[in-house]
Amino acid sequence: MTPVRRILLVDAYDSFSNNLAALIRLITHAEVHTIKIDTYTNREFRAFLKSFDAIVIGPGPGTPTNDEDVGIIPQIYALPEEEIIPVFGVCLGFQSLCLGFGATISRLKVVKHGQSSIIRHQGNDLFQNCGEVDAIRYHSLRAEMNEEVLKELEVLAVADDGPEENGEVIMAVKHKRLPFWGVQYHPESCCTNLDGAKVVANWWKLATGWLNRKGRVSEPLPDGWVVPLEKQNLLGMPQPPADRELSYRSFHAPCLDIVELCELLEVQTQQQFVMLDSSAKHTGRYTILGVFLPGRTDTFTWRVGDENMLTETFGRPGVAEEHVSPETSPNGIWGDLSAHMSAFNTTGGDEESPFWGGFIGYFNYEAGVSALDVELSSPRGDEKIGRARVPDMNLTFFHRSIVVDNISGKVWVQSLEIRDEDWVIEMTEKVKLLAAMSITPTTTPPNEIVGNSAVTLPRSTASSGERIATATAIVEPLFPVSGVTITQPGKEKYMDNVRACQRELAKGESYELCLTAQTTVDLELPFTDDEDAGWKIYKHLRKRNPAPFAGFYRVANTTLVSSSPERFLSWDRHGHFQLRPIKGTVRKAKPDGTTVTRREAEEILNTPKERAENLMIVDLIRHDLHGVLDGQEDEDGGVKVSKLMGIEEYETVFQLVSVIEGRMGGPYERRRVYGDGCFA
Ligand SMILES: C=C(O[C@@H]1C=C(C(=O)O)C=C[C@H]1O)C(=O)O
Ligand SMILES: NC(=O)CC[C@H](N)C(=O)O
Repeated sequence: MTPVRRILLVDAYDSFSNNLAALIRLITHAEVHTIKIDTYTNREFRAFLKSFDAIVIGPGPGTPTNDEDVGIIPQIYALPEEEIIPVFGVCLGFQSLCLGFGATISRLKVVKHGQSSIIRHQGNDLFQNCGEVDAIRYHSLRAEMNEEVLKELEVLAVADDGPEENGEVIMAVKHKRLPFWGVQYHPESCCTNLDGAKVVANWWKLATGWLNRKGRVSEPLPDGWVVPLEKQNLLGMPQPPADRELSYRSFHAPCLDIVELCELLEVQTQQQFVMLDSSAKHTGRYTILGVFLPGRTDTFTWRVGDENMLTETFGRPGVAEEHVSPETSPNGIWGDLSAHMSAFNTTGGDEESPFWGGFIGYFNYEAGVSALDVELSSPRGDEKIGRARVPDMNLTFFHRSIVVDNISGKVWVQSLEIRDEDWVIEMTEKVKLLAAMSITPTTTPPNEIVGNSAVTLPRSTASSGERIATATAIVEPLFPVSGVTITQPGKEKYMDNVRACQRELAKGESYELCLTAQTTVDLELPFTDDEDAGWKIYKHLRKRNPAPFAGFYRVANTTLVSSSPERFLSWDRHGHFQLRPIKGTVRKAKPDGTTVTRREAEEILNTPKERAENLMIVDLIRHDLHGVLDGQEDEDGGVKVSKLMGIEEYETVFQLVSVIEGRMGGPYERRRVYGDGCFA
């Protein structure tokens, strides 16, 4: 019986290493165990190496000449002969191999991140039976070899960047005597072609051939070793049995107007109001409204670094503090929030409804970064302007909710609350009555909805230009223009930041940096005192820029108005997930008042720079999802790029959009919690 082979992936804290692990599993059917470059000392590493058959050294930021960037890697290429096992180095792993045998590492004149190249090879060794290799490169550095080095290392492939850029760049090598191979490009990128990925299969054939000739058989894993597949999987967490039945009514109301529905729920007077809104019949579909229940609806607020999470109950004065220090909450706020949700496992809802009740709110960028143990720069944003810092997390848990399907016109009135049937019935009648008074259909019949690729704008026969003219026509200003102060980022400071980013990219410290800056709009009194201000702004925005992933959140003295064309993540109770990253934006309105045509937008967006930015995010998202799946991909790998760089038209912009989706495979029970993780 063929022994189960074990491969050790040494990860240099890269953004694509989980994709590499998934590719290796798919091709070799070996167990793949990932460690970081600094998880173990050299002695510890050599002690358990006997349990493995081969090593893959992954890509990573930094340079192989900096010990901190490579950790244990140089020791792998310098193992005593009797401890050596086959090694495959990718990008930084490849550069470390070259450096280890005397090559020099230098900067590319023109960096290559997210760019494809034709790789010239001889069809031998790693490239046995390979046709044309069209591969994605993510590197700022290169390996160069003199005659002395070429006595030990054989060049297997190069890329010709041309004399005006980098000239001929080495893309693959093998050691002439030891079982070491490496490639500079990324075989695991979704845009490297099959022949480019085939080098992994060829490497594995060469490596197992070497193992068989040596008669090498790996030992069992050491006691206490954590097998990656047994790691606590985010989605596999045991859920307590559902202990409540959802109470709901559903009906069709094709004329229901969302703005009117919000005003029925007293958005103008209610101090608190929460809605996730799809105000355009694009990729979004549902509008989800949380309905506050006095004495029951809790809002959880937290700022990075605080040891307490604050809880405010609607209709009750005062704020409770919930300690979330590492002692009381080993998983920090994330564990507490998960525990709160698990207490509401629910069955009996309509499977068509995407949300049965639960948390609605936001985490900002800093809240996400804090989970990565990365030091945040402070003071940030508002603090720099001397304002109270907006919470980094605001989440409200809704027992009562109303969901509207903006395409079919179906409406659900729902409650997780026990014995809340009377409210469900009463609210259903109110919404039906409201819909009955509206005569203008607000839904888009399914047959007008074209597949995601050719997105249908809201029901309008006007041309794009006419729609823009309407949307941007000088309408009655929302507030006296004199009362507005707009503070934009300083140009020089911003350009300094751009140059700093370019320096980091040139050093090989990062593949892609998304530089954002804050623009503040200050409204002078009395406008900002008007409770209704946020709602007026949202209605105005909704009319001028209908967007599939919009939102209005006014809770705990924070108002968030959103009108986004971009879906970060949707995930349903059957484990299906979808992300729709955007990188590539073309504003439709031109300075001269005309509008950009689709053809012009395509010319701008189908350029190496725009496509590279989009590809890097697609590969990054694949990496993140493979990390969650952690080898529990179902038979087809669990993560698919169902659309790569499609151009979608929205009200005021053209966007370059990719779609990554799939299903969580493995021992994944259907989460019958309260609905989906719907993240706009
Ligand atoms: C991060 C932002 O924009 C991101 C970058 C985009 C682009 O490069 O076209 C588009 C949407 C966002 O993913 C932002 O607007 O703050
Ligand atoms: N993807 C990588 O491993 C990059 C290696 C190195 N940081 C470079 O930029 O060349």
